[in-house]
Formats: sequence, C-alpha cells, structure tokens
Amino acid sequence: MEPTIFILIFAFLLAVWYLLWSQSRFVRLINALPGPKTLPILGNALDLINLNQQELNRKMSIEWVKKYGSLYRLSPSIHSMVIIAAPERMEEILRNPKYISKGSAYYPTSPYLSSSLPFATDDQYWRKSRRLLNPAFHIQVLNSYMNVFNEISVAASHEFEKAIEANNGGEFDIFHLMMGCAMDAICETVLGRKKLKKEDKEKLIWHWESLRYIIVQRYIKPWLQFNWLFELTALGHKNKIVMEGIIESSSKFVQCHRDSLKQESTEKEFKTKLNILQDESVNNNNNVSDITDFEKSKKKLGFMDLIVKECDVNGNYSEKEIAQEVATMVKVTQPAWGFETTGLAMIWFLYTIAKHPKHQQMIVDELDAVFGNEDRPCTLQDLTELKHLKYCIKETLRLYPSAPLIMRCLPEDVEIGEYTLPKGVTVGLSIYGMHHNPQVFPDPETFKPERFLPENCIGRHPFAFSPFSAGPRNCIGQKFAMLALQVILANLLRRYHFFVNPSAPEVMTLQDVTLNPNAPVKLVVSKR
Ligand code: HEM
Repeated sequence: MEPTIFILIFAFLLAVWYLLWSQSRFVRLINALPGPKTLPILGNALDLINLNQQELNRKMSIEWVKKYGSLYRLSPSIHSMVIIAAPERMEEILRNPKYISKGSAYYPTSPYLSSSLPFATDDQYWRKSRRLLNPAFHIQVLNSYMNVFNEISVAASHEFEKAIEANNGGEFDIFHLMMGCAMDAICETVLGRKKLKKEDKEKLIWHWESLRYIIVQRYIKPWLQFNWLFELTALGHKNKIVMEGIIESSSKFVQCHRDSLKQESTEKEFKTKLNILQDESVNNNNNVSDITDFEKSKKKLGFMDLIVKECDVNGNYSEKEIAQEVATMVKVTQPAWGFETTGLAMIWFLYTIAKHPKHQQMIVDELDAVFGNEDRPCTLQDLTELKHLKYCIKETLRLYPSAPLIMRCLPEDVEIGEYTLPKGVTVGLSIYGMHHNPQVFPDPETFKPERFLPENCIGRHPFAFSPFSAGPRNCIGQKFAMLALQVILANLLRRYHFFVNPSAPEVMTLQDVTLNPNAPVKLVVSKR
C-alpha cells in the first residue's frame, strides 16, 4: 500500500476513534469538572511539557488548585486524571476499602515491580501481602530497632565531622550523606541488618534516581505511555537496565538474609527457626531444644524473616515476588517509599530548621533538658519528652511531604459534591496541594510547628495532615519512619548546629515521584 494512503487511513481511523471517544459518558463526566483547557488527543500535554519540574509542582499543586478548586481535571494525554487537594474529598476516596486499587497509574514501573506492595495493582495480591507484612511493622519489632538507629546516628555524626573538616568549616551538600544514613536505617533493620558497602549504596541510589526520572518523563510525554514505543527508545532501554539492577541487588539482600538464617543450621532447624520466630509467646511444648537463643529472645518476625518464610517454608511467594518486595522496601518509592522518603524528610528537616534558628534553639533546649551532658543513647522515654522536635518533624512533612501525589483508580462511579467521577478514572490525591491549601492550613508557606500543638489541632480535619496517606492503603512504614526520624535527628542536633548561608538562593521543590530539592542542599554545620 502507498504510504500516503496508509497515513490517510490511519488519520481517518484516529479521527473516528477520537470522535466516538470524546462523546463517551466517561469523557462527558470528566469534562464537567473544572480544569485547564484541553486540546484534542494531546489533552494538557502542551501545558505540561514546557514546564520544568519545579514549575510543574507549583502549577499542579498550587496555581491550578487556586484557579479551579480542590477538585479539578487534568489530561496529561488521553489518560484523564482528577486531582484532589482537600481533606473531605480525599477522605471519600482514601477511607473506602473498595478504592485501594492503583490501576495502571503506576504502570511505568511494570512489569518489574508490579507485584510489590506499593505498586500492586491486583487487589487480592495486595491484601495478601499487606496482611503478611503488617506484623513486620508491629511496634514491638520497631522498638527493637532503637539501638540500630542510635548506632546509625553515631556513624552519621562521624560523616559530618569528616565533611566539616574536608570543607574547612564551610558549607557542604548534605543530600548524599543523609540519603546514605536513611538507607543504612532501612538496610540494617527491615532488610536484615546488612551493612552496604559505599559503592553498593551509590549504585542503588543511582538506580532509584534514574527510575524516578524515567517515571516522570513517561507521565509528561504522552507517546512514551505506549509500552511498545517506550521500549524502542533510549529511555526504555535505560529503564530495562535500571530495573534489572534493582531486582538483582534486591535478590542479593534476600540471599544474604537467608544465608545468615541458615548459618550453622540444618534445613529442618532453619524452617523451625522461622516458625518459632513468628509466635509472639513461644510455646514451651515445641520441639525447640536447638533454637534456645531464638526462644529466649521471643522475637517477632521482621520483614526479611517473613518474606523468606513465605517463600521457603509456606511457598506463598516466588523468588521473583520476594525480590520485588525487597526492591520497593529499599526505596519504597512512589511514592512511595523507604529510604528515599525517609532520607528526603531528614534533608528537608535539617534545611528547614537551619533556616529557622529560633525553632532549632527550642529543640536544642529540649535536648539539653533531657540529656544534659550525658553521651548516652536516645530511649523511647526520651522521645516522649522531645515534643518540639516532633512538631518540627511534622511541620516539615506538611511543607515537604516526601510523597507529594498518590493515585487511585476508581472501580465504580463516585459522587463527590455535584460531580460524578466515572469508573476507571485515575484520581491524583495531591498531598502537597492539600498541605499547601490555605483553606486547610492558613498561611501555608510559613513554617509554624505550633500548628501541631494538641490545642491547635482541635477542629482540623483528620485527613488534613496526611504525609503518610490514610485509610487501608496508607504507609506501612509510618511508625518506623517517625521513630527513625526522631532518634537520628535528635542525636544529630545533640552534636551539631545547622545554618544556611543567608545569601544562598532558596532551595525549591521539584514535582517528581518523590519531593526532591531542585539544587544541592548546602548547609554550614558546626560542632556544638
Ligand atoms: C518520611 C517517610 C515516609 C513517607 C512520607 C511515606 C509516605 C508514604 C505514602 C504517602 C504512601 C502511600 C502511597 C500510596 O497510597 O500510593 C506510602 C506507602 C508505603 N510506604 Fe511509606 N513513607 C515513608 C517511609 C516509609 C518506610 C520507612 C517504609 C518501609 C520501611 C515505607 C513503606 C511503604 C510501603 C510498603 C507502602 C505501600 C503500602 C501499601 O500499598 O499497602 N514507607 N508511604
């Protein structure tokens, strides 16, 4: 066939398809919502494509919320999306156990991570995994990590000392130092106490940074949303390499943990260990003569123990599935997830309190009252007394939620106010937009930790502050993250003061899978 005829037929079919599609009930319901003007087929792609990631964040989370309200539509391409930035509306979606599906919203990572907890699109599989992994984040398990968090703070303090020396007391970028610290916190606890070598850490960070870039590119460039086309591009090729690297390093974590469990055990003893570990109160009738250490510790199963057990003992997970779970636990991106979300929270916290010396001093006063001159580890009891520290962490997570936008795919029509959100639509829940919405938090751009004093929370909608999302599919690592943040940041502030160079330009946020800084986060750090 002549190429011209082929093109004409293709254009005709596309026009017919577009005409039918644009008359559909789905499109009519979406178009009833306020939102920026769309172009045929391209939707809002032209609005988005010309923006850099910093402008994209402002536009989506602040400008358009102001212009169109806290419920508006956006069409990055033919895939329309509804953005929500108000707690009452978010609650209607997040609280409902029927609306836990992410649909294909997180497809840019598939097929590699499609069956890990944060990305699972199959509801049944998600329920199975969530039920299985919940005990690994039980408060008793988390409390057993206190020592590790204290040790990691000491190691991070040494790194700061080296950086201060290397920079002759001048400013330096804290990004990689704090990311490494958060990665250690996850690796040495949830991932089975494995210490990573510097080069392995750097490789993992590179993998996840590349993946983040790829995901954003696929959202804003509509042609990359076709898998077959994407795979033909240089970006598709890079995606393959990156994902294979991530899965490979995750499999190594699993193998390493399995080896350490198996060490000096027969196969039978190994399986018995895993079974015994699961029981909170170990039954004396068990045949446990050879596992007395485990019996004594009465330990609950950690994340790695649980998934190795499910694979090796119960056969409920394949080797590939557990590698995917481990991969997302390392990064737990989207949002989701793990070292990056926690590392970013630490970075934004240090930057923010460096910019607000009054609040830094209030935390330091509190630390001095609790620890005096003692150089001892931080305990759970200490944390209950470090109230201003907690308010500052919460206010940082309000201003800089590590996961700025999360998504759900609606399995049925949902009535919200005067609008009907049609079945199958992707809802983008803008945590950043809600936290910066002046109707939810007055004077939203100002750092005011006192917002979190109990008396100031009265009357605030329970979903208004949701850095960890809310409802059945909220962050499984929320308590872990808060504990790690409090211990590590308290210990750093016991040893160092943090300042910003007053003439340095402000560090801004980038609209990304996670909320990253647009420039190096340079601080002047001095010993207390
Ligand atoms: C400051 C730190 C953190 C923040 C702000 C954060 C935020 C979030 C958010 C907003 C979600 C919901 C995503 C969605 O609904 O699409 C989520 C999910 C998740 N987070 Fe976190 N997270 C943090 C730390 C962690 C840590 C330390 C872990 C694990 C050790 C973790 C593990 C997960 C997992 C597995 C999910 C998926 C849960 C599910 O789909 O059932 N997160 N996180």
